Amino acid sequence: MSEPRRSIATVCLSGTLEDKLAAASAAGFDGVEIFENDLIASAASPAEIRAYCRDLGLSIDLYQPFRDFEAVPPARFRQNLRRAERKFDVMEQLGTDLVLVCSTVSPEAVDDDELAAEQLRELAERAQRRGMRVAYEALAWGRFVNTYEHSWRIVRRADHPALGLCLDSFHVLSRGGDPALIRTIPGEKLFYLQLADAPQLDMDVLQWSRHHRLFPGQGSFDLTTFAGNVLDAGYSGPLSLEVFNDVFRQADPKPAAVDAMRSLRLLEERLGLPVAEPAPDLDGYAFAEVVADPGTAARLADGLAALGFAETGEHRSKPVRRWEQGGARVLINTSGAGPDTAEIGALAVESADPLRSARRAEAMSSPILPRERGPQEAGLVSVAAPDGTGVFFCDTAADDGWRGDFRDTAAPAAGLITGIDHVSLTQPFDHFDEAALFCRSVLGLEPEEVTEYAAPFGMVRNRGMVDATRSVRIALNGALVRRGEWAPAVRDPQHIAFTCTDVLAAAERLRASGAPVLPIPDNYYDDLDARFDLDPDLLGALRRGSVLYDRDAGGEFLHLFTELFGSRVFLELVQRVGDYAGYGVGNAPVRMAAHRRQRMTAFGR
Ligand SMILES: O=C(O)c1ccc(O)c(O)c1
Ligand SMILES: [Mg+2]
Repeated sequence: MSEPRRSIATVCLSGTLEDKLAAASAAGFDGVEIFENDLIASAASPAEIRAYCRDLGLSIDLYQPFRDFEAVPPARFRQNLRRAERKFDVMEQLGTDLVLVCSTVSPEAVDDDELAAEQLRELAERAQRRGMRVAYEALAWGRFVNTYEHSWRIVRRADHPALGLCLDSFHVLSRGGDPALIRTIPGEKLFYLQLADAPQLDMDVLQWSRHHRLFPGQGSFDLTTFAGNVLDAGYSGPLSLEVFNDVFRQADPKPAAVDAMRSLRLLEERLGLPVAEPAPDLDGYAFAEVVADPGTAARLADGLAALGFAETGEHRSKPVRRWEQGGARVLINTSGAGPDTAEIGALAVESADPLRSARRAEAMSSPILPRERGPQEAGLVSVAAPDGTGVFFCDTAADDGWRGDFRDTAAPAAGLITGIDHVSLTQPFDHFDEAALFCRSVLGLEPEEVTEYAAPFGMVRNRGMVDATRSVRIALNGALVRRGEWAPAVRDPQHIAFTCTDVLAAAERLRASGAPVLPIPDNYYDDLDARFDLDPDLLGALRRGSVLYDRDAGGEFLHLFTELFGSRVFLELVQRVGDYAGYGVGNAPVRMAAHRRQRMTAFGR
């Protein structure tokens, strides 16, 4: 199949109708569903909107919604027909021929399929006279019609060429509906397809729909199977996004529309449509880069040295130094950071084919970043994650790899640290889903379970993103709501976690060398003892070394943290025993409180 048309409902985006249309066009959408409220609030006439859309290269694929039309007493029916004719007038000026009618929630309506079919037939007849069509959609909370099977029975009964179905993944999947029967509906009766994902929530379906819908790939619905059935049935209209979401309603519409486009492309890929080259296999981290002011950089360098890293190289043209131990590489970049600042400026993954990774990123709406490059330097390609972190695609072993950008100053050290286990990034609360979608679509990572926990300064959500072989893990963290302005000390923490073959031994050495290990309070160890009944020697060693502990079905996890370098960056050593799959998030509140104590002490408060 060729590329489908891609549309987006104006309700997905923030702003005035004009803002929304401009954003949809800039992100590359072919068409829009115009929501009535957006049009009503606009000062532009429908004809002007039509011209504006044409200039933007957007078709108007659907006008919506028309509510509470069918299965009503005669007097109300006459009024509804009059109302419909007025909307057809608007559609004529807009130049669109498809109106969405959602199943009634009116208390005046009656439970009578025959009447519903008859009245919809009359509506379709009037639409047809004006060259228009009607798409009937079963809302999950419709008074009598709340499944697509039921809406299809009514449409079949009405039997009019200008009456068909609008299928909306949310309404079907939120009710646990079986999308397989969609295949039995003739394709020409499928007038429109709306796509929305959602997190699995146990709540009233209307509230769920109006506040928590997500773009495909951001939630937990199986949209691939759903949309696959619709395409298999012979549907040939646009793939259209219809997402009601409190966060997107107030987000900058330009990046939100790009995010939306990315979600559609990922879905198309899952549907087997030709969108982008598959994500090349990844094989661990090439490096992580910390950008810091010189003072913070010096303290970070001391910290790395205490952990057994050696400074092994100096960049040929930039103020960047390379630190290494085993396969763990950290670049410290001292350009451009303000005082008391360190942040993870970039992470670099080993790609089986960096150029293919770059082409995929571009196909997934993540443009390659422009880059200044010295004469002897490698052609490194990078893209920006939604939070601005650079992501480089590398082949370290290649003759012309990135290592050549550095003058080697010393040999790499060997020690207990062997590589980078994961990088943890904190997202602003309203960019969490966007970040996860970026990792999924651009890097080909798969999401792990979402964990939510109560931390000292608010609820925090954690979700790991991993490649198939778990060689690249990115831990995404974020507050569930906008962070309280009062919350002191540590803002949006980020960290690099190193794989360590023996965290307890490392802790001993660090203690002896006076390294900036984050002290963990006794209360934590008393609780560990209560929870896990650990061997007293092990518990003692954990307590002495400020090493934290966790356990899951697969194995055990030992980890320790450094103090902060600057306002937000710290390091972690982790040891996975057996098949432990997590990140020790249960220990995160203890770590956060400890980091806060460190910062308050440092500032003499
Ligand atoms: O929430 C609603 O009312 C509403 C309206 C139109 C739709 O297409 C829909 O899925 C929901
Ligand atoms: Mg809908």
